Amino acid sequence: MNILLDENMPYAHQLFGRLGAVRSLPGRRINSAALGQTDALMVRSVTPVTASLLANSAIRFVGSATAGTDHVDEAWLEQAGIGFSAAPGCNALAVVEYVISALLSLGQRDDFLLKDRTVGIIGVGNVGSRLNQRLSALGVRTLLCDPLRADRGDEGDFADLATLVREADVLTFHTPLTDQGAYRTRHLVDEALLACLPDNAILINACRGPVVDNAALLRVLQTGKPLSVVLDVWEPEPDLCLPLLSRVSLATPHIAGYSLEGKARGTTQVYDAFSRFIGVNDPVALDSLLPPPAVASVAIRGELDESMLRQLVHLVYDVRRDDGMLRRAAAAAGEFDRLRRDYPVRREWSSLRVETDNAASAALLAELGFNAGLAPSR
Ligand SMILES: NC(=O)c1ccc[n+]([C@@H]2O[C@H](COP(=O)([O-])OP(=O)(O)OC[C@H]3O[C@@H](n4cnc5c(N)ncnc54)[C@H](O)[C@@H]3O)[C@@H](O)[C@H]2O)c1
Ligand SMILES: O=C(O)[C@H](O)[C@H](O)COP(=O)(O)O
Repeated sequence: MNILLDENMPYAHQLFGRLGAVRSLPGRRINSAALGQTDALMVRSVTPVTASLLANSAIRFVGSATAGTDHVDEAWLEQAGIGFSAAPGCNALAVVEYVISALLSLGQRDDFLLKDRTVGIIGVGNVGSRLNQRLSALGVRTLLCDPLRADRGDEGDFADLATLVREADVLTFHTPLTDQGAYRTRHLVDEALLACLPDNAILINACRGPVVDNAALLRVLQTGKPLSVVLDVWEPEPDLCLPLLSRVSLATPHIAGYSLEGKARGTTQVYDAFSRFIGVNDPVALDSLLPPPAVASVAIRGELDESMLRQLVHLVYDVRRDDGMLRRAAAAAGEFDRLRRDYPVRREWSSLRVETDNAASAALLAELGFNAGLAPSR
């Protein structure tokens, strides 16, 4: 069995090596000539998986260690009889932690408390629903927009996008990129929507670049409209529009989902799917792969306020580090992909043990996903 891997998949050599001969390549260099006699291909989001890549290949299975699948022609794979699995939800918590870090950073910069803001979440799937859960635990008012779920009759209070634009202080987008049908999301944020945003609104895009019309966003920011914009994803990638970069509040190179846990879960989810596909029963426990975190535990006292929460959140992950990294490197060719390839180890909140002497704080921290414990006060 010959297996070709995207090089940006932690633990993949170790795991897929149990099943066959493995080699890896940068995702953007995986093309039909590179496939040779490959039987199975494991990609990430930068490799378009289409008929032109696979039509004359021996590939029987494709895995994508990602939540998004807009780079994969799933209909073609199905009619070609090629197995496919993505990794739904693998990095949802990482994106949630990115968004909350961004909001706490902007709160510190602009002197507002997150709990006083209304956050509109567009796309209430794996990311959006977890974001809603954590923000609600923090006492933040949320408004939810997911017309597919609303039309399906899912439980929940769903509003339309126009209501969120009118009523929310923050709009954060967590939809797939789609081009067809009533729910299409390409340029969901267009010039007309941007014009309707109230002054001082916060706009976050951590899903796919083209969900926001980047040229329209630049034009609106150039008029001096007061908006705080957080962009993790760009239109197009890996090319960066430097004038846009200079006008956004936080800018990162498509790493919102790049916690070690998130990337490792992506690998293990496609490993488990491929194992099942070839009839091997060898499930992998994530915890058996992950190293201990650099910062393992911390003790706090008293009731948790927003400033203490910000310090805890940023002890684990601070989006401003990645913003600085991108701004320093952005002008040079190839840096967007290099920053992603060489991304430093980043852990999730669950990796931090927080001991507190306050029962309410312990309960809240546990609800937020920290490894919280109540310690007797001394
Ligand atoms: N920046 C990153 O690192 C990163 C990480 C993970 C996911 N993503 C992107 O974010 C997207 C969402 O991730 P997820 O794991 O929550 O996916 P998901 O499939 O679990 O959820 C997506 C939700 O969006 C909803 N939706 C679809 N069209 C919509 C529309 N027009 N308006 C409002 N809602 C709509 C769907 O009904 C679904 O509930 C992924 O498709 C991926 O492209 C980016
Ligand atoms: O869809 C996803 O899972 C994310 O966007 C993912 O983090 C993208 O990372 P990449 O596959 O480009 O390494």
